[in-house]
Amino acid sequence: MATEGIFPFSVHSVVEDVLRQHGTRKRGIDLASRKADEAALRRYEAAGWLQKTVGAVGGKDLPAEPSEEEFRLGLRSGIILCNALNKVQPGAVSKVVESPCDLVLIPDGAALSAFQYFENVRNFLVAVQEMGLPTFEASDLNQGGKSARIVDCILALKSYSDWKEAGGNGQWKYGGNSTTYGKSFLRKNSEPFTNSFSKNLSINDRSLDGLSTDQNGDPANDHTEMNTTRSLNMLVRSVFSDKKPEEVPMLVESMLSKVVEEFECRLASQNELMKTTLKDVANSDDSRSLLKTSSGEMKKMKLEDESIINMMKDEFSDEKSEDDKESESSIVKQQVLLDQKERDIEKMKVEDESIVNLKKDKFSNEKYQDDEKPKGRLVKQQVLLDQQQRDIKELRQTLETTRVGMQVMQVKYSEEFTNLGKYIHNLAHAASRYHKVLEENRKLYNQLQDLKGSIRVYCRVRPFLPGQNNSMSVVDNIEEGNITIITPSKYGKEGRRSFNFNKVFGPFASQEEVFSDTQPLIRSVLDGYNVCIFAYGQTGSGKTYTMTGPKELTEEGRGVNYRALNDLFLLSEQRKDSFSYAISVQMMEIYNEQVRDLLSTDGVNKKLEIRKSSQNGLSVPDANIVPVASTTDVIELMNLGHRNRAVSATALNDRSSRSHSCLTVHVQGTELTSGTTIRGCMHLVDLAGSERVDKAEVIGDRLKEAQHINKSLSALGDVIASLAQKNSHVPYRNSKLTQLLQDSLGGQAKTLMFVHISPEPDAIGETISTLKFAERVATVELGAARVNKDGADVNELKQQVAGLKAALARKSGEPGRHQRSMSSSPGRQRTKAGGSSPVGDTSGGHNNRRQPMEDVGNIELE
Ligand SMILES: Nc1ncnc2c1ncn2[C@@H]1O[C@H](COP(=O)(O)OP(=O)(O)OP(=O)(O)O)[C@@H](O)[C@H]1O
Repeated sequence: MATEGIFPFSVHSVVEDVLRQHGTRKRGIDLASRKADEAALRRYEAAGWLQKTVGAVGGKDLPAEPSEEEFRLGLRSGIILCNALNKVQPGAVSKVVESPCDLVLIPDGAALSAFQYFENVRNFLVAVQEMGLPTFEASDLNQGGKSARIVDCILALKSYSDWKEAGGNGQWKYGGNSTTYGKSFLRKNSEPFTNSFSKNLSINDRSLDGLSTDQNGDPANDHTEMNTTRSLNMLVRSVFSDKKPEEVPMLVESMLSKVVEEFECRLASQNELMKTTLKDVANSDDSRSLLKTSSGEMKKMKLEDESIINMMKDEFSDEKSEDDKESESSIVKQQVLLDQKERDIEKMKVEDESIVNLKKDKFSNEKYQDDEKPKGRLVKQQVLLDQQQRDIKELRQTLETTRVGMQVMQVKYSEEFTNLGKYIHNLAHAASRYHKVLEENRKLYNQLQDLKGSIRVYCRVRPFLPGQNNSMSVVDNIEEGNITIITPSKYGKEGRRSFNFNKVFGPFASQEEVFSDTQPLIRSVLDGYNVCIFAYGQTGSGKTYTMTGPKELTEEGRGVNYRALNDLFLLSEQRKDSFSYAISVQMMEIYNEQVRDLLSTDGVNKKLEIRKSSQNGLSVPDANIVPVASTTDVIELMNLGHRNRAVSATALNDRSSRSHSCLTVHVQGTELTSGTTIRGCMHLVDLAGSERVDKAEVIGDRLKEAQHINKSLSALGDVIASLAQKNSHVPYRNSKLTQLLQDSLGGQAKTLMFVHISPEPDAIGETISTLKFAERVATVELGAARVNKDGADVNELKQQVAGLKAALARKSGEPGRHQRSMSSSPGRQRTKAGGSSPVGDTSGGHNNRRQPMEDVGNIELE
């Protein structure tokens, strides 16, 4: 412990102060001259001894009688001193630095020398001090230093050397020349210049410094004390160094008395300061409480520590005994037990906590009761609590019931969902089947119509043309075979009128769509049926569009004519393994009640006659009939026909609207295995516009054209009406048109009429009359169509008939009169049909479609 903390002074400082004061006073004594002489003598003695000891070489830097400055300079390197000391006490300085080479890490010469001197001098001083000889300060070797102390040190060393040389026995008299000083310091033992001296001195000093010394004997403090003692020792020596021996006792007495006096004074003031400080501390409440708390805490901690130590001791002893007695399994058991104990403790803790909480609740209840004083309140609360618990129980039961109910419902719902899914699936399936059934129904209906021989009627609505105001259409609704037209009041009470047909195509129906419904009818030509498709409607309603296509013909826009022939080619190709088909076409027009050949290549537009085709199937035998094998052939022929029609149009202006055009396709098929031939004929007729003459308000040629058109169409209407009413007489001969179509309308043909209407409101009159006419046509029953088939038996009969006819002719003497020449059948080469076929009698009487002769159809007579 540092003494300065409690005592602001030390014995050392007291002695030091006294000595300094003493030094100041002694400066007043005038001993200067004597001192200088004595000092010089002593210096010479020291220098001489050094030279003698270290030798001439070693002491070359030191004159025999040096001045103070020379003396210091000579010894400054410390080399002479160290060497002299090593002579006296070998090994006292272990290493003497003789030259700068011994120090390699210092480049600067001055610094090197200084360091070198310092090392030597320091080592010398340490050694001398350890020997108990008087020392000096290293700074004494510098300029202005005290050479006297250096001289004292050397002479002491000399004295010791002398004593040692004398055998080292008995008393050693310090002070060099005994005659000079006459006072000796005696050592008690034989080795007076060992560490024991400094040790004794230190002990003495320590006893002197009793109050300030660390009682704990701290080595660090010992070291401090040793330094302090040494410096004090040196101070004392320096004070006494230049004193005569007889002066020393007096000085010591004086100095000690001063030291004691000073010490007592400082001790008294220090005690006073301590008292005051302690008093202040004792008066402070905070300090008192702090002290109390601290002491209490300390005690507590102490007790805790003690208990921990005891526990550890116990544990250790227990474990030790267990280790000795029990095996590892017992340790495991102990661990289990310990765990169990811990759990028990934890349980107890929880129980305690709950008990505490209960107590708290009880306390609060009691407090509440004490506060409120209604004793029955607690009972009420208990009742309420019981009720709530019952409610909770009920709720739980209800919840459980609901949960079970929900589960049952979920099962039910999932079942119902499954059933619903199945039901919807069935419904969807039924819906799809419904559409299929509808389609089948329609087909069946059409088949029924075919069996009845009814004329099929398809209605097609033309879309608004580019530039037309399409905001208002007369067509209200279209649904399968039904079309509803918005009519002005004069046409119907309701303002709407519906018409039923076999099929109705809306304005956006495509050419392909239209044809697909026509295809089965067309295909029946290859099976030997006669087919007639004619387009009816007012001008501009789309007849040509349906039958041929738009003016700018594209593949998609191709009409029924092209598609029909194409389909026949396709089908004949498919049947080529069993049938051989020959397809040829005629193209005619009926203009102003004249039949013209549109495939004429000679430019002669001669009038053609229409004959009843009961024998060779050709209604207009004089018209060019051209075999075709591909669509390209058909297109070429159609173009030719259009060109011929256009030539006429140049003169008559817009001829197409004022003539009926007819493309007749002849098909003859031979069954490869049986040789049976079948023959079919198809008329594809694009009628002239059906508008009325009065509306057209035309005159001249136009009037004539219109009149002829009206006549032919009226004739068509009459025939239709007659057929519809199943009259015995059908007026086919009233027009070229009805004559041409006689086989189709009154024979065993399958007939289809495309009735076209325009959507414009200003055409409503024509639209209504067109639809009425079409409705009438739809009611016509032609009877079941028949196949034009030439079987082997039929051929036989034909031959019999021919033979009978020939025999009849011979009998009557007019041979060949009734013989029918066989007209050339359609061939691969363009031919002119023979003109020998008479036009059948269509004036009446023979119009019964079921005439036996007609039943044989187009049987060729040999
Ligand atoms: N379904 C349709 N889709 C698109 N355009 C059509 C349709 N029907 C007719 N047209 C167009 O209407 C116009 C008249 O048609 P189209 O010439 O076929 O009538 P039309 O009844 O033959 O007349 P006309 O009696 O004078 O010969 C043409 O420009 C034609 O392209």
